[in-house]
Parts: sequence; structure tokens; C-alpha cells
Amino acid sequence: MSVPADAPILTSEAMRAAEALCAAGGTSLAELMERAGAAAADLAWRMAAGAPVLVLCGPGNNGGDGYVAARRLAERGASVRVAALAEPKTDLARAARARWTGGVEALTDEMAPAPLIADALFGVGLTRPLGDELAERLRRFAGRRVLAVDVPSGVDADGGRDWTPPLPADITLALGALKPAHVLLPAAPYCGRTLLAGIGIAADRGMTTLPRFVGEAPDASTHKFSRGMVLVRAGPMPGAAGLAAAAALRAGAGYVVLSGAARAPFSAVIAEDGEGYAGRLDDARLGAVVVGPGYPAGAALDRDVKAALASGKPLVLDAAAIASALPKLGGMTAILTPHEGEFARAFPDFGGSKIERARAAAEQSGAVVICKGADTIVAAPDGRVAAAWPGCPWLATAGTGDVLAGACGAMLAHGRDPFDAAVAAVGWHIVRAQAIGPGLVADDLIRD
Ligand SMILES: NC(=O)C1=CN([C@@H]2O[C@H](COP(=O)(O)OP(=O)(O)OC[C@H]3O[C@@H](n4cnc5c(N)ncnc54)[C@H](O)[C@@H]3O)[C@@H](O)[C@H]2O)[C@H](O)CC1
Ligand SMILES: [K+]
Repeated sequence: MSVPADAPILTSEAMRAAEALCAAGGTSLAELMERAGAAAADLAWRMAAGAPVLVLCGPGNNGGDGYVAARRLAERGASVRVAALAEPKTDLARAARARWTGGVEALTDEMAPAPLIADALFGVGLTRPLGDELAERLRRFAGRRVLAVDVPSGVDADGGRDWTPPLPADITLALGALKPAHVLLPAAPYCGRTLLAGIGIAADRGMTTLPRFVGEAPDASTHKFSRGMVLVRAGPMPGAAGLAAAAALRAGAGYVVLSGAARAPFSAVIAEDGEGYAGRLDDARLGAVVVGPGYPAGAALDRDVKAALASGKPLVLDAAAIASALPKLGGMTAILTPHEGEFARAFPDFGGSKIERARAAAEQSGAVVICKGADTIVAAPDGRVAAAWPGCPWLATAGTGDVLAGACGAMLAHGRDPFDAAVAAVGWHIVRAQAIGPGLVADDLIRD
């Protein structure tokens, strides 16, 4: 499972707007469909490697792409059959169907499969889940090589509704841009490997997949404080704050203080008792404060969060510190790092897809929000979004969230814009996890 890095993501509505802009700029929708079908044919040709291909065509423009792909495959000499669910319903699809000169079978229970199935039944236009009968019919093809055109048929392309597609794809060819379904659960695993065919659409880049993480190397002018100073405030479970502090150093901070803990995982972290917290917050060199790891809700947390807010320093707020700070965040530079449960507690009113919820939370709080999970989403108050699918599943273990909070502190303290800092921290976290792989424990992320 993978997606291209730093690739644009458009909702179905944004996709239609981009299409319309393209048409206004002189590229007809028929030309876009021709390019989409040609890209699908090219990929099917390579996936089939000479074996027969069965193209399943739906009634809309996704089906239209399928007819174009079938024609292109036949022109190249491939053995290709077409099965249709219904007659084409759009002018574009009808035109594409008319140019396919081969036969069209009905999509029935009896039809013979083929080694490669190209699924062009439904794309971004699906308005309700597939019926049981069709789903059952498609499940018969499971186990064959499957190429999904744009999205696996049966998913909600915008990712807000948990419809399960019956036919998982080996490869999904996203057309024009990725869609939320390619990067959000539950649909993303059904896409297999997602590839992008640009087809000439100028896609807005406000929402993208995660860019590849590239660390900034220090140079001769660098000193420890210019790399960034981070203060991590420990609560009753200082081990978690220690992980965050060590992660801040490992992620590139030059100087890290762990306040309120006797020990830190690294001697290079300045571990000190909690008395000096107020003084540390006043340090002009301080670039970021991390509060929340290992710190349950209560009066002590509220007091420490209040002091951090009053310092005016860029903040990383994790776990219970998120809800504690939320009412008083207005205008602060902050990154919030909730997992699903913490998100639901802090932002109980938001619905829709995870992207929509993350965006709404960022807009309301004025902070950058990292909605953690296998399909991590980073959202900024100005609407920017980065999607981290597929991440690294080995991160699903205790303490990795504390490490992420510390990494956010390092990236913020370095002086990055908070959205860029959050994106860099998520990227750093995944790259380190991937390098460790099986058996990963959170401590491995901070070790060399
Ligand atoms: N965006 C682009 O630049 C391009 C996209 N292309 C392809 O077009 C599809 C989107 O096409 P659209 O016609 O809008 O929708 P669909 O093909 O997904 O299907 C809509 C079709 O299906 C009916 N319908 C909806 N839900 C159901 C259901 N559950 N069961 C049965 N029928 C249903 C609905 O009424 C419509 O008739 C996009 O994904 C790309 O593949 C073009 O190639 C041009 C470039
Ligand atoms: K499809």
C-alpha cells in the first residue's frame, strides 16, 4: 500500500471545479476522458503483461474512461472484453462507448472473468453504496489482479461515509488528483497501491499527501540554540515526557530541558525538578514548549498549561493538555496532537470525513491539528491539509505519540511555520519507524 508523495488531493466537488476550469481553458472534458482512459490502458497493459483484460464499465464517466481504455488496449493488440452494468448515461460516456467497436457483455453472475479486471464501474459520482447483488457479483472477481480506475467502485470518494468496496484493487489509478478516499480509512487499504495520472488538470495544492521528509543538516554557522530550544513539562508519568524530550533532541533540537523529572533517557537532556518551570518559560531562547505526554487531566495540568499559554511561546499540546488549553488558545502558535478519542473529547461537534473534521478543528482552534491514527491528517487553520497514509503500522504501540509530540517541539523550535513543523514531525516519525520496522518499540525511535 502506498501513495505518491506530495501529490494533490481534491474532493469530488473540487475535482468538478478543476474540470470546469480545464474546459474553460480550452481542454474539453472529452479530451480529459481520453487522457484518463489512455492512462488506464497504459497501466492495464503493463499489469496484464499479455494476459486477457476484462473492463467493467458503469453508467457514468468512470464507465466512459473504461470504454476509452478498452479501445486503447485493443488498438495495442491486447485481448480485451467489456462488460457493462447499464447503458451509458452521460454524453461523454455515450461517445466513448460509441468508439468502442468490440462487443459489450452484460455484467452477470455467469460471465467469465479474466486474469486482469479493470474496474471502471463508479468513480467520484457514486451517491449511495453499491447494492448487495452487484457487490456479490463483484466479490466473485476477488483474487484476480484488479486495476481500479480512479477509485475502487463502491467507496465514497470524499471519505465521509464508511462504504466498503466489494472488490479490493491491487493498483488504483487516481485521475487528475488523489481523492480523500485514497488516504483515509476505511477506503485506503482497498486501493492497494495508488498511482496518479495527472491528465492535465491544474490541481490546487492546498491539500496534498505528505512530502518526503528531508532533514535539514546543520552548517558551520549553526549553534545549539539556533537549532532550537525545547522545554518539555513532565507530569505524574515522567517516562512519557522523557520520551518526548529525547525525541525532540533526536529530531534536531539543539537544547532540551525536561522540567519536573529526575531522569531523562539521554544525559544530553537537561532533566531538572519542576521548581524552575516558570523561569524556563521566560527564557528568550526558548522556541517551543511541549505539555501533555504522561500528564492526566487535573488542576496541576491546568496550572502548567496556563503558564505555558501565558509565556506566549509556540506550544505542542498532547493528550489531556489539548482540552485544557483549548478555550484559551486564541491566536497562539500551537500544534495539537490528538488521537481519535482525544479529538472526540476536544471537538465533539464535528462530523464528516477525518479531513473535514481536522480542518474544522484547526479553523475553530486557530492551531495546527495532527489527527493521529493509521490515516494521520495534519490540518492548518488556513485550510491546508497533509495526509500521511499509509504511515507505518509498527507505530501502533505505546509511547510513539509522546515521541511525535517531542518531534513537533523540535520542528517548531527550529522556527518553522507550525503547519510545516507538524508535517516535518509526522514525516520524521514515519521515516524512523520504517527504518526500524518489525518489533518497533517507542524507545527505538529515539535511539541511534
Ligand atoms: N474529474 C475529471 O477530471 C475526470 C473524471 N472522469 C471520470 O469521471 C468519473 C466521475 O464520473 P461521474 O459521471 O460523475 O460519476 P460516476 O461515473 O462515478 O457514476 C455516476 C453514475 O452512477 C449513478 N450512481 C450513483 N450511485 C449509484 C449506485 N449506488 N448504484 C447505481 N448507480 C449509481 C449516477 O446516477 C450516475 O449515473 C471520475 O471518477 C473519473 O473516472 C472523466 O474521465 C473526465 C476526467
Ligand atoms: K472505479
